[in-house]
Amino acid sequence: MALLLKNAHVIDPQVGLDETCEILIRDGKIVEVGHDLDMPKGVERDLGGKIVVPGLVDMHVHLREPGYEQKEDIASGTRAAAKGGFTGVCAMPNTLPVCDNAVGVEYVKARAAAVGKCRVYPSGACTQGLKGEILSEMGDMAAHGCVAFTDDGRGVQGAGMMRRVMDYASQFGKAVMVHCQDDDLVGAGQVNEGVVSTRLGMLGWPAEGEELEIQRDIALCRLTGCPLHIQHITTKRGLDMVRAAKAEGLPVTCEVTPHHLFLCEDDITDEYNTFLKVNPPLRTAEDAKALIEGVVDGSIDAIVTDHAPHTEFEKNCEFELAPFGMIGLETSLALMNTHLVSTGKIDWNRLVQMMAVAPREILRLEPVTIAEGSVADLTVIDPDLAWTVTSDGFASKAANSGFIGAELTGRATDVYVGGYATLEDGEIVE
Ligand SMILES: NC(=O)N[C@@H](CC(=O)O)C(=O)O
Ligand SMILES: [Zn+2]
Ligand SMILES: [Zn+2]
Repeated sequence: MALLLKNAHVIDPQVGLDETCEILIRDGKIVEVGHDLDMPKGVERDLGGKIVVPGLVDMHVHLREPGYEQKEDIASGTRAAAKGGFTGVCAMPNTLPVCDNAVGVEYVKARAAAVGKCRVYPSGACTQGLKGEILSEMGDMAAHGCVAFTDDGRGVQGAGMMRRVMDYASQFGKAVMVHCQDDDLVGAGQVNEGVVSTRLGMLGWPAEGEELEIQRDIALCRLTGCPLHIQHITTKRGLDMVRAAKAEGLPVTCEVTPHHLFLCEDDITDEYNTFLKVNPPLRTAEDAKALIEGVVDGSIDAIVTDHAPHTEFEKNCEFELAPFGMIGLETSLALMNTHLVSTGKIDWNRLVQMMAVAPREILRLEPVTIAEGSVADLTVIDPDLAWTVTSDGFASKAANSGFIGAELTGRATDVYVGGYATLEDGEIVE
């Protein structure tokens, strides 16, 4: 059946599109983009006042299935993704069991096909059980469709092991995505090491614990030629290292989360809000400002949420006992619009580049463009819709957001995956 999207402002920097026009979709693909299009039979949608962009992809999401379904599962996590405007997410492998072989990859694919509300691109672990000791079955996982490799949740401690991971990954044309954390230096650190950790009386997680691994992995990228993607970068110095690597021509990219852009260590007060306990930790206000500059100047490639759901009982405890992580799928787009687009710091083209184009490039996915022949994965945004983040408003099973109470502007209203609506007028299509 055909579908005609009308009257929306269509934005796609890949094809230089930034105007009001119509999009005709048939059999899951875009068949025509233009004005006064002819559609003999089908459904028309009037999207006046809305923006249509290539479907957003969040390349860093913890769906928790298999093994931690009390926190989230593939059904609930992809519902949250649809609500947030995403047509696809890259699932992290720190499940139970860890996704470190082809069976794990096939399980995620099968569950996503059965119950998913968006596309799910599985990533595979670099090392068995994320232990950093023995390589995982990387070739087998690549053959079964894992899109990249990562031990996210942990840093790969040994440089020799990391070198082997990168040697292998590059043979399969996949990127290695790294959670940079030197365990010996970070120890049991809870929050950024500095004035705030001292004031709150908590063990510090020093910036150097992240920066040392960023520097090491850039050196290993130079040695192996393997594409390297730095996950959830948090510091100004770390970002400068990425800038220098890019200037040298190395295949290095990086991502940042909205919570590291719009929150900082000063937000952790004597209320000890465990929703603000994330890994890597919220850094200084100066770091957050530098990261925003990186978003503006193009040094940061992708916006990701690192959606890390946890149950109420796991977070409702002493700060030191709570697990690291906050959810993000349902607030990311609105936070980016509220703080950066509507304030004029970036435009929609830049946002689309970071939330739709770059993630597909880094994961080596087929590009989605608003042009004839492309798969019809599209996100429709109401840029003016004002709403407040509330703990009972999430499609996710979890509510551990650091932004509860925030007043935001902009939200996805409709999402199309392969031409089918997964979100319509803000409601998930059942
Ligand atoms: N980011 C977090 O604070 N937690 C993540 C792990 C991770 O992304 O490192 C999780 O799995 O809960
Ligand atoms: Zn991580
Ligand atoms: Zn993560």
